[in-house]
Amino acid sequence: MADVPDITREAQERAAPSLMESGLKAPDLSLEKAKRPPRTSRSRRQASSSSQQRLVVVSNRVPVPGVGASKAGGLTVALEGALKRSGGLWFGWSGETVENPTDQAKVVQSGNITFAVLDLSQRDYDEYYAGFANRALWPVCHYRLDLVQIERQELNGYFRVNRAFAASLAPLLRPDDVIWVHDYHFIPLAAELRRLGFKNRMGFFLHIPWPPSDVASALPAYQQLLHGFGAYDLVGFHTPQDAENFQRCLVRENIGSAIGTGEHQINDHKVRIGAFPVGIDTESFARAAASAERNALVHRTKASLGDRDLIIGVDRLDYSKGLKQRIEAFSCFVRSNPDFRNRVTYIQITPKSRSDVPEYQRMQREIAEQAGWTNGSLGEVDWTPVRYVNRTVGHAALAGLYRMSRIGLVTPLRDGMNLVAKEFVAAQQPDDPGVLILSRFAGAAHELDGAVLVNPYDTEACATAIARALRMPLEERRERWESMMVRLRTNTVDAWCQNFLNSLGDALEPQISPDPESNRVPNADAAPA
Ligand SMILES: O=P(O)(O)OC[C@H]1O[C@H](O[C@H]2O[C@H](CO)[C@@H](O)[C@H](O)[C@H]2O)[C@H](O)[C@@H](O)[C@@H]1O
Ligand SMILES: O=c1ccn([C@@H]2O[C@H](COP(=O)(O)OP(=O)(O)O)[C@@H](O)[C@H]2O)c(=O)[nH]1
Repeated sequence: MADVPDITREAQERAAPSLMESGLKAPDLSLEKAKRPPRTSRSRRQASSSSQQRLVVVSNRVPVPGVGASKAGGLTVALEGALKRSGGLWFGWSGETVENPTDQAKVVQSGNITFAVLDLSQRDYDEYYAGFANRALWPVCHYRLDLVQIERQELNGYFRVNRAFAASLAPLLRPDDVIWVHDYHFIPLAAELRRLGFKNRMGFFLHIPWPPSDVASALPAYQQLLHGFGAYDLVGFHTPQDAENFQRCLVRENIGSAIGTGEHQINDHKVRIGAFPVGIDTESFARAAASAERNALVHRTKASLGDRDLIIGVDRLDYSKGLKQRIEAFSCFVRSNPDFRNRVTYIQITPKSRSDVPEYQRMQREIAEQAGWTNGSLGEVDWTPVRYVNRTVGHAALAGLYRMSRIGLVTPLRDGMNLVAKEFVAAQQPDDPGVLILSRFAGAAHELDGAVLVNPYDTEACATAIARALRMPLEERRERWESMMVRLRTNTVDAWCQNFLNSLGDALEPQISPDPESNRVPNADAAPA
């Protein structure tokens, strides 16, 4: 990332249109303002300059245009969809590690979005991203206590990076900005901003599951993290089950108590908690799929299949995605349904992910071996049953590949939402749709009731589901597809964004005391170095 200017407030104001100027409905703060209690002198000072709200999105992964290869991942796909409409500031990690990172964000303007990103030092990357975020928070939230690594240094690094990101974001913020923080990398960010005196509305959305308290309490600094949520005005999850698990954790740890209509009192602050299932840009995905026959990769793939049916899986190479169990289920299906030998091909598109994390490295080897072994034992000279590919495929080609598939195989062991499931459905041909086989442990299963729901741990049941899907009559396929499309057309990515921001707008005036010293998260000083 060379030659990008540092941000100035003036440039930022010129560049980023406000929420109000955009087509996306902003939280109705004007109405709320009339009901609010009188402001303190400090908050009046902060809120004086602008009556327009700008959306500020914070996430670890930021798809800065023109920088590096695009990383596959649902968070950036969803947020790109959301921010495209409203415009605003998108702040986070540049994706780069450098020797001496500066604390001033580098800025890239693209259309109505201002991207402001920070590099990480190798140590920060190791401790905060590859360490605490992806070796403690990720496995715990995906119910994998067997994979949790607890290192005090990584925990410290996590809080240190959060504090540093808050300090770098501070000079970019305007008094009336609506700040929307995303995902497990940045749970303590609002507490750090409050400590610096910011009174803006702040919402948090968790893209991954939140487990029941017996599992969640395996997190190091568990109580400290729960207190950190108390600095937000709204905390959102993909499913009611995740939101409920979280509320129970608060109550069980005596950190938050329900005060009615989805609000909890955490410390001296009222926090709204709710479920906001993320959606996709359904119509544009369907359009892309309809015109994808012209795509060269789609064209070549179709030709290479001959008259075989296609089963498709698309996942980052992550242990949460259930790839080992899925290949095993496919293998079981072929063995128990010999009439389908050489009549079906399973393509598994699996970009590598988090390759610096040991659990991911191990899995890369294991899955590659398993795919090779399956082909060796099941395949024929003229038939490769599993095509296992570690490449990122762009959305245009993916849409076409989904559309030509008889089955979308989406069988994570645990997943916050899983956008691939939704994309597969949106891409289908209305008069001859394929079948979605979906894990009951994906957030998407709460919405997509027309899928064939499976328990991904049950190999034989998954194999039976594959055979059933391949034999499913057209009428049943259509019925299932139509019921899912109704949902996908209503709950789009725009609707998700709007619902969250409206709810954040409705949340009560932040109850944080004007004295930053008294906004401390209990024990917050214990962790950061
Ligand atoms: O940024 P990475 O470490 O490369 O990982 C990619 C993203 O993975 C996770 O995505 C989640 O968000 C999706 C959209 O809400 C959801 O459908 C999926 O179930 C989640 O796993 C992670 O939460 C993101 O922060 C990462 O960027
Ligand atoms: O080769 C690939 C693999 C995945 N994706 C996209 O990455 C996202 C994955 O999101 P999902 O919610 O399914 O899972 P996550 O990776 O975020 O856990 C989806 O939009 C996929 O279309 C992609 O564009 N190319």
